[in-house]
This record gives sequence, structure tokens and C-alpha cells, in this order.
Amino acid sequence: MHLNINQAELISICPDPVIAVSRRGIVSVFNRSAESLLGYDAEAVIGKMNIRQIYPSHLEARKIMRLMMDEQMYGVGRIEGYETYVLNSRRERVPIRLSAAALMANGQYRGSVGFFHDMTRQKALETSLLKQSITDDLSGLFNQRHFYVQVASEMMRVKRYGGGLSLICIDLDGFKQVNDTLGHLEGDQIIRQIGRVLRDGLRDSDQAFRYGGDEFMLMLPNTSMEDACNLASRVRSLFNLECSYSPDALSHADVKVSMSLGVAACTEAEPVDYFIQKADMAMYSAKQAGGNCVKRFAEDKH
Ligand SMILES: Nc1nc2c(ncn2[C@@H]2O[C@H](COP(=O)(O)OP(=O)(O)OP(=O)(O)O)[C@@H](O)[C@H]2O)c(=O)[nH]1
Repeated sequence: MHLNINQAELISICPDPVIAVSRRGIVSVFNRSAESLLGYDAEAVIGKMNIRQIYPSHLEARKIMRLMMDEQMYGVGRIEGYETYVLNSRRERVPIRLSAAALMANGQYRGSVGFFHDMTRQKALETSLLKQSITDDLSGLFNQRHFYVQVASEMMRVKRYGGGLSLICIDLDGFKQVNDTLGHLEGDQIIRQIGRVLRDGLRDSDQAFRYGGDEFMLMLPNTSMEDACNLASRVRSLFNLECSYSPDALSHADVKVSMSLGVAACTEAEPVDYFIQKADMAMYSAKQAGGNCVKRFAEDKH
């Protein structure tokens, strides 16, 4: 089948943004998809705008040029699927995947033509999948896998730059009874409520994780043992205030749920597992003391 369509029309209707530039980078082709991706009218940019203006920096524009002329990367005069950003007319960053070819004549570089595939939806999907992979669905807090990654990375920071790091280990008291007496759904409600309490009670630099079924961890960078103990007490009070089955609640239910909290501060030389274990041991001391209280890890006692 013969398609009766000329090249200009082909470029104009191409669903991917197409931009061609002269040797000096002045835009010479700017199709409809480029207009909608970048928010400029073709008329306003053709012959007027330099392609460098749509890249996030001059450094990035130079890098793209270098890549195109590098023999090793994609072959001289080509770029295939290079991921970068461009700036739209509102100076917002738009993720794109760039494929481009140099226009050569008599061995001289005369300009280039690029296909700027919009990656906004794909990047949003990647971000959402990444978020899902580190989040616990029920509580909305970070999950255990993310906890190990974050603690290890924070301990590296402490080793390198100093500054404190504390952990609060939280385990619920009497939670099994909630499930057994009021049902699993009511138990789930409490986990959700804890998610809210922990998120609301923390600074931006602190992070809350669901560590196990009814066990949670708070990681507090640049926080001393003293300050972490104060925060643990605040979290305990906040939970008792909010939860309808807490020992402080006026609920007539026989079931009582509270928190046992253990606090540990990291020392520079200790392994990650031991730091976590210290918070866990302190929490266990709180449980042994009857629950609904905060205990700190003390080396001499354990
Ligand atoms: N509803 C609900 N229950 C859960 C979930 N994950 C774990 N559990 C329950 O949490 C309970 C944890 O058991 P325990 O650690 O003995 O609970 P506890 O009664 O607080 O006992 P102590 O920790 O010894 O004070 C079990 O009944 C689990 O089935 C969950 O996602 N939803």
C-alpha cells in the first residue's frame, strides 16, 4: 500500500515530540506534539529559541551533544533512549527519553533532529510502584524491608559524620485479645489508627515503620536518648488518648490495648543488628514491667 503523505506532514502528526535544530542549536522544526509537551507555539520558537533553553542546564545540553558525537555510546551521530528532563514554558521539569540523530553534510555537523518521548506517566507509575514496595498497606507506614535499608544507611551516616541516632521499638499489649474478642477487622482498625498517630507525632526527618504484626519502629536521626524517651512518652500518651480500647479510654469493652516502648541510642561501632536488638530488648523490659510504659536500653542491665 502506498501512503500519500509528505515528510512535513509526517513530522507534524508524529505522536512523539520532534525538534530539529541548526548547527548552533536554533530550533528549525517543532511539531504539534512538541508544542503540547513544552507549551510553546511553534511560531514562537522556530528560528528564535536555542535548544539549550529547554534543557535543565547548559551542562546537560553539552553532555547530550558529547553523547551524540561519542563513538562508544550509541555510534557517532546518534543517541538512543537517553533519559533526561526538559523544561516546559512554565519552567517545570518534564521527564523524557531522547533519541536523536545528527544531520551531517560533507562530514560536517549541520544540526540534529530529536524525538522527545514524554515519560511523565511512566515516571509517575515507577514512583508509585517504588512507594508501594516500601509501604505497609494497612498502617500506611514504611515496611520492614525499608526499615533495614534505612537503619543501615543512617548508621553509615553516623559513622561518617557523627550525630546521634535513636530507635524506638513499639509492641502492642493485649492486641491478640482484640482480634479474639472483637474480630480481626477491629484489630486492623487499631493498626490503621497507630499509623496515623505515628505519622502525626513525628518530625519530617523521623520515620515510622511497621516492623511486624503488632510491632513498630521509629527511627530518629540526630536525636539523643533523652529526646527519644520524651518522644516515646508522647507517642504512648497520644495513643492512649486516641484509641477507644486504651487503658485511659472510657470504653466499657473488656479489651484493653496499650503500647510497650523501648528506646535505644546507637553507638558508632556497633553492628546494625545489635542496635535493633537493643531497642527490642528495651521494649521487652517495658513489657515485663507490665506494659503501657517506656524503658530505655541500659548496657549494664542487659
Ligand atoms: N487484626 C490484625 N491482627 C494482626 C495483624 N498482624 C498480626 N496480628 C495479630 O497480632 C497478635 C500478636 O500477638 P501477640 O504478640 O501475642 O499480641 P499481644 O496480645 O499484644 O501479646 P504481647 O505482645 O505478648 O503483649 C496476633 O493475634 C496476630 O494474629 C494484622 O495485620 N491485623
